[in-house]
Amino acid sequence: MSNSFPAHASPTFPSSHPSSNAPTTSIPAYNLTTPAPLPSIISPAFTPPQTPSNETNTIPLTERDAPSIPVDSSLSATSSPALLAELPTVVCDVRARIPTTSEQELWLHVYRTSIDTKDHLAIVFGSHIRSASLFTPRPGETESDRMIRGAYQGRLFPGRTTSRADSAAAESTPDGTAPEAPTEPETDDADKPPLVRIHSECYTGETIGSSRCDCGEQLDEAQRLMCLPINQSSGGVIVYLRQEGRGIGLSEKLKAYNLQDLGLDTYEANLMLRHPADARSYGVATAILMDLGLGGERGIRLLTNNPDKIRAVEGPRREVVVKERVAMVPIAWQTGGKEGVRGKELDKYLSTKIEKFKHLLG
Ligand SMILES: Nc1nc2c(ncn2[C@@H]2O[C@H](COP(=O)(O)OP(=O)(O)OP(=O)(O)O)[C@@H](O)[C@H]2O)c(=O)[nH]1
Repeated sequence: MSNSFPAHASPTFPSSHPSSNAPTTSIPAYNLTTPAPLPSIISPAFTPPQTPSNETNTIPLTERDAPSIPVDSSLSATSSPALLAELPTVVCDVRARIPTTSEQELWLHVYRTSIDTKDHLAIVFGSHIRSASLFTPRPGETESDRMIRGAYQGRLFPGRTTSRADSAAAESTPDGTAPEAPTEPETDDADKPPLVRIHSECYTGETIGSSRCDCGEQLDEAQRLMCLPINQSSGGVIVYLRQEGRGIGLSEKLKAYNLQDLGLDTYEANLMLRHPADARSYGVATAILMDLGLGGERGIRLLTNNPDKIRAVEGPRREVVVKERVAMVPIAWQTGGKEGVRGKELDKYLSTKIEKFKHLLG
């Protein structure tokens, strides 16, 4: 496998740590009601590596699997997030095969939902993970319609006329060669729960290399982990939800950034703008995972540091079961600052996530 994953969040490092210039969290200019400050768990400026990997871990970063922690949210003593009473309806509109620079193909699925007009995405690794709603026949559609919207088995090739694999195998390509056989999943370790990332849209972190957050790095890292040979038999899914800015949208997030430059943290800035600190919901993600056949007791391994997300993704009746949590440790922490996103804004963002959003980084 090649190591050439797209570096959405460019790894630029300051020449020295700005520890003495760390922004203060006091906000005397605003009359804002915030929770009493919690004792700092990490310094906003000096974040120690969570994994002393540069001394003991000889596996190259690009080949490393992430450690996972068993989860049983039914035993959790923490307060549960508010969940929708019913899951929204989701339908996979279309999917297509995407060859990637990592040499592993993925299948991009576009979903429509009953609760909004946005295109939510499922990025699927592994040909055995199938959308039930995509393959359900639609009134009046032809075989050509089914192939164009991606509801076919096996592989498309020039001249193919049927969506069904058995019929397609009997056909030949125009140059006389047989069509490629559908890729079958490997059976080893097939009971291992699929790896899942529920990712919320972040234009700034994913597309223009912002170092205010680690969202781009997390998206790249989720894709890298799902392409690892050790995770290929179980397959993987990144559900990409269009809830930019923790659900407040890009314009409001940019206002929040300006407030952060004025001295607030990411939590306080949302409240100042009269938004919840986190305005997201995860019912769409739960419904998409069920549509992809990932509901039920086999469970999933969820890539997250956010404890609320674990229970929220499981749905109101635990339609999806999170068996393990796989931590997303910032790459800069794993490499002692040699790789990954770095910057004083990111340090403050991560410390606020730990102190106020109770994220478990590590
Ligand atoms: N409102 C607001 N949203 C932000 C800010 N920085 C990043 N985001 C958004 O936060 C979302 C990502 O949430 P995070 O809190 O980083 O992570 P998470 O999804 O809760 O948890 P993980 O699963 O551990 O990554 C994306 O939608 C980003 O656009 C910010 O300063 N303000």
